[in-house]
Amino acid sequence: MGHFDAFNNDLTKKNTFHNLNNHLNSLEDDYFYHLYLGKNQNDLKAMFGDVKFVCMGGTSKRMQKFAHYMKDLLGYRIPTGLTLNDITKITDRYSMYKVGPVLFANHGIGCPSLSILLNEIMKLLHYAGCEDLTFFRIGTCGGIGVDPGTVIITDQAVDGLLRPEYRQYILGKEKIRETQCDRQLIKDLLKISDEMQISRKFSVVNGKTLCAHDFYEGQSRIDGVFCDYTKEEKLDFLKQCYEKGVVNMEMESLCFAGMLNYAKVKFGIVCVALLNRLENDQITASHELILEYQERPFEIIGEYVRRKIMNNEE
Ligand SMILES: O=P(O)(O)O[C@@H]1C[C@H](O)[C@@H](CO)O1
Ligand SMILES: O=c1cc[nH]c(=O)[nH]1
Repeated sequence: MGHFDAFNNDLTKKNTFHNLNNHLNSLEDDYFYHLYLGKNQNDLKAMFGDVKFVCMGGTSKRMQKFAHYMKDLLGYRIPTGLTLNDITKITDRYSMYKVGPVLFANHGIGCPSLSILLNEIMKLLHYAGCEDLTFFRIGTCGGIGVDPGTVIITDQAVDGLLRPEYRQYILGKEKIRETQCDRQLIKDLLKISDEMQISRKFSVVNGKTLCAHDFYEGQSRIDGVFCDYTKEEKLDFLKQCYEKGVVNMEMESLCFAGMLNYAKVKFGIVCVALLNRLENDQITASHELILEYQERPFEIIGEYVRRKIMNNEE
């Protein structure tokens, strides 16, 4: 009997996540410290049992904005005077919103912060008995060879050595998890962009995403506190990346792809470029323009989610 089967006594039940931790079965309680929610403290099935889509991105304001966008797109009403509830407002680590079957949460910056959120949300959704989940990361990034404002759908996340591998060090050993994104989902998102004639407003491209563990040296910037390479060496590396199909850099795609692939869950990563790294290191676009850029992925992912929900209701 495999690891996964051993966890589930009811083998007829569809499983949410593969490779789930066997030990969860024998925990009397499971408290998600960073969310202030828990298996025995909350009725997770009532709160989250209908979730089908999980949307994540760095900042809480972006996720709140996307939740409102989806509420309007799906035609859901909330009573006058009330606003969407931040389910995890008691903690200031993460914010979480829910609109029908769509859950929104901000993951902060970098793989460690994202990994904590994914651990706790995935366990929560498992206890809630959710099925057929799709996860999205809706982020910002530095584009490579693309105009600022371009929306980039990740094909595959790569590390700083351009390897499509998410590395975890567990009990003194290296574990590698693969980082290819769902090919059908990428096709679906590109098709939706075409059908919506998004290119009249902004470009949408797909390619590899370099996931760095910092914003400065890790992303070949020359404006960090340290830099022992020349501007020419920086450009040389960025051009090499571009030639190998890397079109953007950010800081979470490896963990997002690595963990969700391991759990065999469908996921997509869609980020907007705030600048073209072949031209600049500093982000100088106005605050208003950055806010407008950040909402561009909403249109594509929003429409994907809307169609899935509508098809299911028919
Ligand atoms: O989703 P966000 O906009 O946080 O993604 C990128 C990668 C880092 O988290 C952050 C760096 O500015 O932006
Ligand atoms: O250049 C950028 C812009 C946003 N986020 C990043 O990680 N890098």
